[in-house]
Amino acid sequence: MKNKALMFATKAHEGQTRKNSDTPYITHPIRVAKRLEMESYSDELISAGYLHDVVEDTPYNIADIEKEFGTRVANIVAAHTEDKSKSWKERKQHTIDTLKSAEKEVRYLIIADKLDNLLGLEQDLNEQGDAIWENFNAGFEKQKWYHQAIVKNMYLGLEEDEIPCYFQEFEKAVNRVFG
Ligand SMILES: Nc1nc2c(ncn2[C@@H]2O[C@H](COP(=O)(O)OP(=O)(O)O)[C@@H](OP(=O)(O)OP(=O)(O)O)[C@H]2O)c(=O)[nH]1
Repeated sequence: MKNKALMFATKAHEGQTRKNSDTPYITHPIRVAKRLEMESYSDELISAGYLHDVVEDTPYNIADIEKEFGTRVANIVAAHTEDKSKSWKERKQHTIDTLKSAEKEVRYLIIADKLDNLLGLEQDLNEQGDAIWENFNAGFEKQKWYHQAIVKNMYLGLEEDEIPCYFQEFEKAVNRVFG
């Protein structure tokens, strides 16, 4: 299933690039999925890692994901898909609320996604400077609020042995970039 998810996402994101460079967009979902794979998480979660931006950023919808990959993968992707018709603040508050209440696997996906974006952002800030904030809908202060709220809520309800190492990696990156 994971390989099919990789192929589906690669085709869906074909021609798209990341904001701060002309790197193919698919490099981001691949890194997210690989991080989940390193933790030996389920094939469904790893597949959702590959597919997590397909509904937000390509013409496919959740029904397409369900048809190809089943209900479990579709539910994980749906839980981490923003409603683009809402304002930035509403969308980010929704992600924070999801973190507070969602099942473990959805949280694992959200933090793997946020960590990859933040490490990329940190590298781009170092190489290109503050001008890169202009590529995003929200600047430094709003992003600081959002990332710090994620850190505050991501551990809620998780036992010590349910927390992957990359949660701490995310917290450290938030402190470096926004602290
Ligand atoms: N750091 C970084 N982010 C980039 C880059 N290119 C694209 N992105 C995407 O930009 C999104 C955030 O910027 P905006 O376009 O302003 O979107 P927003 O309104 O949701 O904040 C992130 O999506 P997201 O909804 O927060 O996460 P995701 O689930 O879409 O990955 C991220 O995936 C890049 O070069 N660097």
